[in-house]
Amino acid sequence: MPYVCADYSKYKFVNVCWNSENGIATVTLKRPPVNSLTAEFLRELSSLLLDLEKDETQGLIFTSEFDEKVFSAGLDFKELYRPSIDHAKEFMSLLHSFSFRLSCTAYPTVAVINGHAPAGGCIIPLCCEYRIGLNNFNIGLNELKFGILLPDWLSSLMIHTIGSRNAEQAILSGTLFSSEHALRIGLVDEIAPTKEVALEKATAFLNKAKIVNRSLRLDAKLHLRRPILQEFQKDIENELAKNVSLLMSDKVQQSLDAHIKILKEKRGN
Ligand SMILES: CCCCC/C=C\CCC/C=C/CC(=O)SCCNC(=O)CCNC(=O)[C@H](O)C(C)(C)COP(=O)(O)OP(=O)(O)OC[C@H]1O[C@@H](n2cnc3c(N)ncnc32)[C@H](O)[C@@H]1OP(=O)(O)O
Repeated sequence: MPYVCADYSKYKFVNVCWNSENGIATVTLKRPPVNSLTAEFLRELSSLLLDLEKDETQGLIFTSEFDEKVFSAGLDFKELYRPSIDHAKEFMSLLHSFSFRLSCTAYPTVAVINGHAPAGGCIIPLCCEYRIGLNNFNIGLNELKFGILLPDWLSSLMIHTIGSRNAEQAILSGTLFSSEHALRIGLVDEIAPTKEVALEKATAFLNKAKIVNRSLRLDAKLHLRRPILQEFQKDIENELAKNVSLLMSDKVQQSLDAHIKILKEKRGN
């Protein structure tokens, strides 16, 4: 039976609950207020995946501390507004490497989406093998509405999950789907009434994976995900440079500025 070596208490933005009986790690995202992705958060998440790999984790469940509110609000608007060029490069590289690593873990992965998951907030669920949603949340890749062209690896994850036709319509219209609609198009695999039920369903999915030989399962996973993994590995330097220049462009910066103002007004700040 696997046992824990890593010190998971060192992590600031996640709580790791490691079940030594079944080797399943439940990782609760807890970066207040909305689990938006910053460079520091992504660095932590990447390091966590390595620790879980070393501890021979048998399965990983992601969920959010901010139950029935937000799973993740996506990339952190505030950090990406007028960043230095070095920070923009570092951020894009961290986003790419974390998403790649999560897409090809040796252990099975599930996202319990217990709140909204717009834009970059949809990345963790899409990289996972299975998605369980709660009711009353929105999920989708609505980046085009921000003037952001999706990186090929992200479109590819969406295509892998919901098929080309649905992905084309979803991405081109920048749709955020309700949980019921997400279930209909396969963006989530199941809906659960509560987080507890969702976690039980997630454990059931991970237990099913155990009946398959681990290394054979990994070979099959990498084979089935080859089109996505190829997109991640294709011309990385050029792709990252493209994303950095998109982020630094006036159009995207103005869009971030506008969204920060909208959020401020909403709070009456
Ligand atoms: C920009 C990249 C260019 C290059 C791209 C290349 C590759 C990347 C591909 C992937 C790209 C992804 C783009 C994104 O992810 S951009 C982010 C998109 N996210 C959103 O539009 C969500 C915005 N937020 C909301 O809609 C809501 O906040 C909510 C998540 C539904 C939660 O609503 P609610 O519970 O009512 O909370 P508030 O709205 O009051 O917010 C509380 C608090 O949180 C702050 N906040 C919200 N979202 C973000 C965010 N994304 N980044 C940073 N901070 C955020 C909000 O300002 C409030 O803060 P204060 O308490 O300080 O007022």
